[in-house]
Amino acid sequence: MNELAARCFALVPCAGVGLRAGQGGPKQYSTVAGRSVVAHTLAALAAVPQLAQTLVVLSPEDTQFEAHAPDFAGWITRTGGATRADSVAAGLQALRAQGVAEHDWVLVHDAARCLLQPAAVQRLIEACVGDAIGGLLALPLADTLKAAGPDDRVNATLDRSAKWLAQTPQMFRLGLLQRALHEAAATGVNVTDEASAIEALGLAPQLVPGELENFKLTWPADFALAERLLASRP
Ligand SMILES: Nc1ccn([C@@H]2O[C@H](COP(=O)(O)OP(=O)(O)OP(=O)(O)O)[C@@H](O)[C@H]2O)c(=O)n1
Ligand SMILES: C[C@](O)(CO)[C@H](O)COP(=O)(O)O
Repeated sequence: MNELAARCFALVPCAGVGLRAGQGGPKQYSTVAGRSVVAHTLAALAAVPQLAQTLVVLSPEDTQFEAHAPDFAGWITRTGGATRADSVAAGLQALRAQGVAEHDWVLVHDAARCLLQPAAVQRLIEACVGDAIGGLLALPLADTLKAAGPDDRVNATLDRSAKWLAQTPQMFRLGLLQRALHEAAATGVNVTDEASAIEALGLAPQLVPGELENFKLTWPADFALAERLLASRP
């Protein structure tokens, strides 16, 4: 395969409802440090010169995106599904319809990870472009790991060595990722990220060190933390 001919595209699943965040609406449209969560995310991706284009996957009912990301000039599809994996699969279909090739790279990045730094994306691209499979940003576990039993009492302390927390972007070739998500859906394997679908094919994605700040806004308190971190950036 001619590696030079493979381009990189970003795919941003943005069709979630943000149940755990308690924002009274989809968390990607909450305002943090002066603009919406998704606008921060898209600005970070726009600052990565290796990305040929970004596709945002919205819910079919979404009427808010354009107002909350007025500067976005990339591709949009309103074909998001009931789960994140469904939304990503729909986005891959839309990329194909735009002429993105089987061997092109797709970097899937959560709309809700608005503290992404362009340099981290570039590190991922540099690590994966020569790789046969692809990979993801992730962080080695820093804390002791507990398994909970009933009533949130500790059942066991688990071995944390060689355990990483998966972040996004997660970078794979369009054709391979489409096949992996299709297989997972067909066999009923629950995949919470792209790498799990690739792993279910028996392949081993590369773990590329990410950044603590690239956390996913999930809980109510995450918004104040994101606000402070974004406000402190130059
Ligand atoms: N059906 C879905 C579910 C999630 N996402 C996107 O996937 C990313 C990560 O998902 P998560 O943090 O779980 O977001 P929500 O599903 O919105 O949150 P919750 O699970 O708390 O409802 C988010 O950018 C979200 O918009 C999506 O595109 N389609
Ligand atoms: C893809 C992901 O961000 C990796 O950590 C995460 O799994 C998505 O969040 P969800 O809560 O599992 O939908």
